[in-house]
Amino acid sequence: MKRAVVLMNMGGPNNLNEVKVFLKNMFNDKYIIGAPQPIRAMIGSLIVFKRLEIAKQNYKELGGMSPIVGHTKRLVRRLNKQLDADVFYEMRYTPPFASDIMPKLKNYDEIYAIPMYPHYSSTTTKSSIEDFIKVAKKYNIDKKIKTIDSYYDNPLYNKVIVERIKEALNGEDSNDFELVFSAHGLTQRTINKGDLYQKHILANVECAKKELEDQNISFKKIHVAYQSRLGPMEWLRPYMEDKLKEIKSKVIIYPISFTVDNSETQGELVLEYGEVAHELGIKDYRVAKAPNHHPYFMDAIKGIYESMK
Ligand SMILES: C=CC1=C(C)c2cc3[nH]c(cc4nc(cc5[nH]c(cc1n2)c(C)c5CCC(=O)O)C(CCC(=O)O)=C4C)c(C)c3C=C
Ligand SMILES: [Fe+2]
Ligand SMILES: [Fe+2]
Repeated sequence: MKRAVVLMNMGGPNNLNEVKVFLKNMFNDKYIIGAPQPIRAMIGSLIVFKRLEIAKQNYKELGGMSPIVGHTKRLVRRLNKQLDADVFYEMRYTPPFASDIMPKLKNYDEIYAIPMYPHYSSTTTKSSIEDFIKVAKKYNIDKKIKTIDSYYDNPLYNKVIVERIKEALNGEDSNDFELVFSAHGLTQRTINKGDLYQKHILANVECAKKELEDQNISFKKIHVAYQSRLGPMEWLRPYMEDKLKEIKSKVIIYPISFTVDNSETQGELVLEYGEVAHELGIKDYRVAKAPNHHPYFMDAIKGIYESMK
């Protein structure tokens, strides 16, 4: 039995020329912009036009590329040594796309497609899975695919969250800190249509809090906030910029939407909100790492894969 595991994520520009590709593909996704064609294409082009230079500048500050691909490659390399399957990755908006890896997957009996999103959202999980299956159909291998919708309650995944928070504490007393779980935002409109994302984020926070309690780690206060708001619509609240104004002490930010570090963690949380925190007089502002290739996270993926068999 030949098995393949495919990690699915959003992607991110591998160089400055790919910023446009990334934004164009994202804003042409019907799960990101709900309007039918050709209105979607028009709205998409307008957003790309307005966003491109700002986004390029943000990626320039990260060395001209997103960290997402490097972290994903490293995770895949290590998982390949640990699983009884060959491990691949594919991205929704930047290469390698599903179509780039599908010829290789033809030779496998079972394909386990695991989203790098622990929480289900139509804008991420559904979009990735649907695209992957659509491309697989062209190769007549869609029936070999097994998928999973969410795993925010996986115990090992929640243990990594606590490990990353402990790393950020660096041996200091957690009682001197406030902790903010920062989730990538979503429009309130998407939530109103029944998207499970916010429910899953809040349930994930409860699992992580339970793990903190079990390890006797307590904070002055624990918060949830949403980052990455874009455009004029109402997004999930509280917004990160408002939350930071409430912070009275040293603070640790945990990027809860993500399993690998990316431009939203290294750019937006570390650099942009780091500057906001500085201006607000927050003396100690720390961003915890995402799970990346932490051994517990690799064990979590292994367990998720085994449970899908
Ligand atoms: C309408 C816009 C967006 C929705 C809805 C959205 C949902 C969403 N996104 C992630 C994860 C990531 N998003 C990233 C970047 C990013 N996201 C948007 C817009 C929406 N996201 C934009 C325009 C960008 C590009 C950066 C920018 O211009 O600000 C990334 C980072 C990719 C990288 O380059 O490293 C991730 C990861 C989730 C989890 C989510 C909904 C649940
Ligand atoms: Fe996003
Ligand atoms: Fe952002």
